[in-house]
Amino acid sequence: MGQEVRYRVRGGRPLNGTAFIQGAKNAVLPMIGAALLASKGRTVLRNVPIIQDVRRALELAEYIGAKVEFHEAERTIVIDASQLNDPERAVLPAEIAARFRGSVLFVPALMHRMGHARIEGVGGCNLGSRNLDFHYRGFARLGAEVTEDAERNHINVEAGNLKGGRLYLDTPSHTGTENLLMAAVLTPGTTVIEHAALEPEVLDVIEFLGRMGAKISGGGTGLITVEGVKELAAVEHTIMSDRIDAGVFAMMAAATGGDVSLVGANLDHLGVARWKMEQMGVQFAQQGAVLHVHRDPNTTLRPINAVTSPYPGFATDLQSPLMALATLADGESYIHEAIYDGRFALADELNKMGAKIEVDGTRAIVHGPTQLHGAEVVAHDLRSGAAVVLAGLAATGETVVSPGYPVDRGHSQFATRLTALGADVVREELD
Ligand SMILES: CC(=O)N[C@H]1[C@@H](OP(=O)(O)OP(=O)(O)OC[C@H]2O[C@@H](n3ccc(=O)[nH]c3=O)[C@H](O)[C@@H]2O)O[C@H](CO)[C@@H](O)[C@@H]1O
Ligand SMILES: C=C(OP(=O)(O)O)C(=O)O
Repeated sequence: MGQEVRYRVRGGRPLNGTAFIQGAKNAVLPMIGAALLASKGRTVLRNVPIIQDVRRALELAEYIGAKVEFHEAERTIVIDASQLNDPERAVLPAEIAARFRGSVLFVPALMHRMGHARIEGVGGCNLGSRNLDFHYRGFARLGAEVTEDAERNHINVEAGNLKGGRLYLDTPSHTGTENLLMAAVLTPGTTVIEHAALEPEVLDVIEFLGRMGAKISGGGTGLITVEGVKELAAVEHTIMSDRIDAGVFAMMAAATGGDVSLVGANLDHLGVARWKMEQMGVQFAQQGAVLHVHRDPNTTLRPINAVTSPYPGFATDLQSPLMALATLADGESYIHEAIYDGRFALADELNKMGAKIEVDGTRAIVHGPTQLHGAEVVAHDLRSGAAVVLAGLAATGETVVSPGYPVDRGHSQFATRLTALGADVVREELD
């Protein structure tokens, strides 16, 4: 499991200065899966975030037979997937795969390169029910045989004779779209994916696959068409910047009355979250590749209503930091989490810090403004971890966030980047 980690935050300092926004977690994970589709050459991925999910994905890639190098100082991964030919290794073992959600994105490579896949576990944030039925049903519609070994809790996928088909997603699933795309690109014939996801990371993955030689049209329209090709080439790609990381840093600047320049952040990628933050009193100015974020420390934040929905709606991954930010706003904020039913464990943690949040199922009312105070709080998942760090920055006294692993899953060098902005945040590894 590795070393136990916690974050120690002493609040009261405004964030000021320049921060570098990391490469997107939710783009690099599918791209590592896609790199395994190339049977020749070496894939080079640049602007890779140094996060635990990437480390787990590389361990999984090595497990199934790829050669990988992570040049952390250069933020570059090199993947040679030419030797994926041992069918015995066509397994996603629980000890690695159950530690991150992106493990499910390895199934298309296993299907195409080894003919079958055994899934012994898929992880990710603990956010309530998170099904994978669209993925499995989609593989089956392309001709794969998907069976469940209920006793062992394993899923087996036999590729058999794959053939293009018409696929429909009940909701525009992010990884569902990416996974079905990756399954379709090497499947003979035409595949159509209806009600496909529109997230910028999905478009970045389409660009990457296109560079590899895949024939994909309609990305960003909700109706994607794929013409299967015989093989894909290993190529070089620079990963887009992480809009959730950017949103978290913007909200942290807002919480502390700060003034920051976020290098690599793209305001357009924030979708509705941009407008919500502006309504609260946050000022944005995009200058080329730098996003400037300012919140006047002499004003109080205004309360907000937010309902999470797929892109360009309010991103569920920004809902947790928004809840923390809303505790500082003058009045009642209303938040409806419409994607996950288990994301409000955060409310109890913020209430330990003095917040007044009432939860009713997937709806919450935040009564602000509160002067938060430091406390020992739990990071139930990646974004609730970031949210309690945000609350700690605005609180009096010291906040101790544990476990730190969920934060390390998705935010690269978090304490270092916050310290560079003037915050007092320490990442501690316990013996
Ligand atoms: C690695 C990655 O990219 N993770 C992101 C991805 O997760 P992920 O791709 O897992 O999220 P989805 O878009 O698939 O899930 C959205 C909703 O659809 C449901 N669903 C999904 C698939 C399925 O087969 N059946 C089903 O019912 C889920 O339970 C959930 O309620 O998008 C989420 C929503 O923007 C983000 O919070 C995650 O950060
Ligand atoms: C829910 C998240 O990630 P994952 O899908 O990898 O669990 C997240 O990034 O907030």
